[in-house]
Amino acid sequence: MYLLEKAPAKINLSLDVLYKRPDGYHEVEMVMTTIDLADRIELIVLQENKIEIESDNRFVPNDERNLAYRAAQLIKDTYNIDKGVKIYIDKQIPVAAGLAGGSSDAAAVLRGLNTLWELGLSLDTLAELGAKIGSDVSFCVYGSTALSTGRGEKIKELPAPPACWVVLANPGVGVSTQTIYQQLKIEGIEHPDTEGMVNAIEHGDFQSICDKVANVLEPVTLKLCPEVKQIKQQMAEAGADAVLMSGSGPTVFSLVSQESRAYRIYNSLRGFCEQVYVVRMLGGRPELD
Ligand SMILES: C[C@@](CO)(OP(=O)(O)O)[C@H](O)COP(=O)(O)OP(=O)(O)OC[C@H]1O[C@@H](n2ccc(N)nc2=O)[C@H](O)[C@@H]1O
Ligand SMILES: Nc1ncnc2c1ncn2[C@@H]1O[C@H](COP(=O)(O)OP(=O)(O)O)[C@@H](O)[C@H]1O
Repeated sequence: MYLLEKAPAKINLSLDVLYKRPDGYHEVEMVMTTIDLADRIELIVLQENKIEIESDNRFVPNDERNLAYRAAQLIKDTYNIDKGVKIYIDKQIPVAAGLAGGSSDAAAVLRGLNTLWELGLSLDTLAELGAKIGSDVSFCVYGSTALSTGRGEKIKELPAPPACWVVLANPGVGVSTQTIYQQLKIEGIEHPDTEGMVNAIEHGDFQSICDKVANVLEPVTLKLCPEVKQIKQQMAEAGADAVLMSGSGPTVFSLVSQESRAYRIYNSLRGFCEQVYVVRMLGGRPELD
């Protein structure tokens, strides 16, 4: 038995940190949406009771450090499954880039094994399981657009933002999410207008969404990775409607209402940046088979 599952990347349209919690995590308020840059996850059921990971990307671990492996292990342990699975990860999302590639792979494995092993679990149950793997996995289980709170695992679905182009540029260096959160100084943060962003999305107001994009982790990553500033400047000069770093970075994205301008930005960054993409935002939630 075999199943193919898409694992789309996310971008943070808005990212606020409220305080550091006693458990070491940060209380966040984030507006996230999925884009059509995606890993392809192939799942093959094995009669032997083991989990195998294979990927063409040398930065992707092939053992229990892989979030996709942990997702399969969690499903097996929780529902006493004594079959195995081979997971092939066709990596298209840059690694350690603020785009939740690993979290989305884990979410795709949860959805895919639910189907393959006929478990009949709801997206809500899969999202609860996902929270045990990582803070962004619950969002990735649902996909679409959402306000995420708590440490990121509490999800309130929002309507899809107005259709637009998203240009992504990654300078080719990875950053550790943990390091960025550790270096954030909570006092003095200029908090994004999360409520305004949610309103803008609910009203389908593209201009207002562009006005309200903000990420409190951006200045922290900027210090470690000065290329972020250069990419932002270049995107703005080439005509982006909005420019922001996603998550803990270092990927920078532009929102652009017109295809021709999106490609102008893309062309201005090619050669300067290792990985540049023009994609669309995705709208709805994934279907469970
Ligand atoms: C920053 C964000 C924004 O969407 O994404 P990425 O940049 O990683 O894509 C997320 O908050 C990342 O979520 P995720 O990558 O799932 O984090 P986890 O694996 O749970 O945690 C990694 C580390 O980040 C820190 N962490 C994470 C989430 C949070 N709310 N507070 C934290 O302090 C902790 O130090 C933790 O050990
Ligand atoms: N399936 C996976 N794909 C990518 N990275 C993974 C995966 N599983 C574990 N990792 C590890 O997680 C780290 C963060 O990866 P990723 O999810 O791509 O970035 P981010 O947390 O910035 O969104 C990587 O350095 C990698 O070692």
